[in-house]
Amino acid sequence: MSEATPTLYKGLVGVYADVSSVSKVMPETNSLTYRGYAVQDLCEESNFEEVAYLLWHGELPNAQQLAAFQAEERANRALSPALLRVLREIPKDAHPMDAIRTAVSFMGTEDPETADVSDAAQRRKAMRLLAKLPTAVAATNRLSKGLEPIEPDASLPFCENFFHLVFGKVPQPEVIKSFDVSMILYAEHTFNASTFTARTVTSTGADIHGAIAAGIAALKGPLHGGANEAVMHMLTEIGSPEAAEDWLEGKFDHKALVMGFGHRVYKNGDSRVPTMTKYAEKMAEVVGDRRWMETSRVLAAKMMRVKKIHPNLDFPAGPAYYLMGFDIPMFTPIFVCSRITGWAAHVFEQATDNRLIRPLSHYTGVEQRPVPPISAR
Ligand SMILES: CC(=O)SCCNC(=O)CCNC(=O)[C@H](O)C(C)(C)COP(=O)(O)OP(=O)(O)OC[C@H]1O[C@@H](n2cnc3c(N)ncnc32)[C@H](O)[C@@H]1OP(=O)(O)O
Ligand SMILES: O=C([O-])CC(=O)C(=O)O
Repeated sequence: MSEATPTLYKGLVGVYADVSSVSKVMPETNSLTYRGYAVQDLCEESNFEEVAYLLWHGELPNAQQLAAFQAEERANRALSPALLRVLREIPKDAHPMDAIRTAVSFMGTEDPETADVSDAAQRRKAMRLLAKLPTAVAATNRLSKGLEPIEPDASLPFCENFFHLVFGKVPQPEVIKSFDVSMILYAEHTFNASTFTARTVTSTGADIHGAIAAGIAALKGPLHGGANEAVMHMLTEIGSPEAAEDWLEGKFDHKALVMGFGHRVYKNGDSRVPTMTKYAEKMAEVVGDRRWMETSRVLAAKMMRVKKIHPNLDFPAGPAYYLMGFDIPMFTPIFVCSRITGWAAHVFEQATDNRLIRPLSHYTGVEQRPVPPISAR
């Protein structure tokens, strides 16, 4: 006798799984706050390092607190020789997200406080991850192209150091500002799939390296963070604004997903898109190439007209990173370098008021039956 089907929440749509004081998504007004501050205000008035501090401590830092935070981050950027050897062994054609996930697992084995899941130790480990992830992402990218990794430069702020690690030079301030804005916008977004994954791992009492490695695994998927790469592959495949409408018609004919559009929570527009689009436009001006933003504009207009579906943050972030000169497989790893801040804030919060995350499933398989002997199978 099969049981009646209980109310199911497939994809956990509309389910409140816990309380959180880290950020708030307000789909009714297309807005987002981090610890009470509107994200677009943080983009204009603050920077990624301040936002990282805000997410982890609940308040924006004063000058002294910021200096101490920056000093700790800058002191922890170097990778161990053993980790560099691991990165050299990873096949050159492996996806960088797999390399970064591996790097985080390895960092866990090396970390002096791996097994200590006290709040203070978890926070120190989060800082080491924040500091080392850009070094690992840049090293992975350079090694995949047969180039030697570059040593971090402790005299440079977080975003400038990232460009130094990837390209060996720091670009003009407009480029740094656009990158910094993308890092703020990508930092945190309530119970998205990767953050919920990190919280689930934390709920078992496991350490932060495990939670972050799992978060990276979840972020890689094209329905989540992987979409920023997919957007740029789509734009390069389309090639020009003139080709965009026909290309999209073809997708509609096949009922295919169009990457960078749609969102589980925002149904009337992603709060972060206007700000990211503004800074992607600035990148198009700096580089003097309007092709990708024009193609994006045609796609977004037709998606709205025909499907009534809005773009999400990955839509403008993809071309912005391309115009900054990053290789497409680096886009989601860059997202990791930002989202480590939100993931860690949720790890701290989950551990502080923990209950094991363990939902139920409604069984629809075969009824209970005897195990036949192997001769009878
Ligand atoms: C930073 C981030 O992670 S943002 C998200 C990045 N992901 C992407 O850009 C991938 C493309 N988008 C998608 O796959 C989806 O919109 C998701 C996964 C983000 C959200 O999924 P859901 O909340 O389950 O989608 P939702 O219920 O709103 O879908 C409603 C309808 O719109 C369609 N739809 C949603 N997004 C898209 C899209 N990008 N292209 C075409 N159709 C779409 C769905 O297929 C569905 O159609 P149906 O009713 O005929 O079945
Ligand atoms: O909230 C989500 O589901 C996905 C998203 O936009 C994010 O993680 O930034």
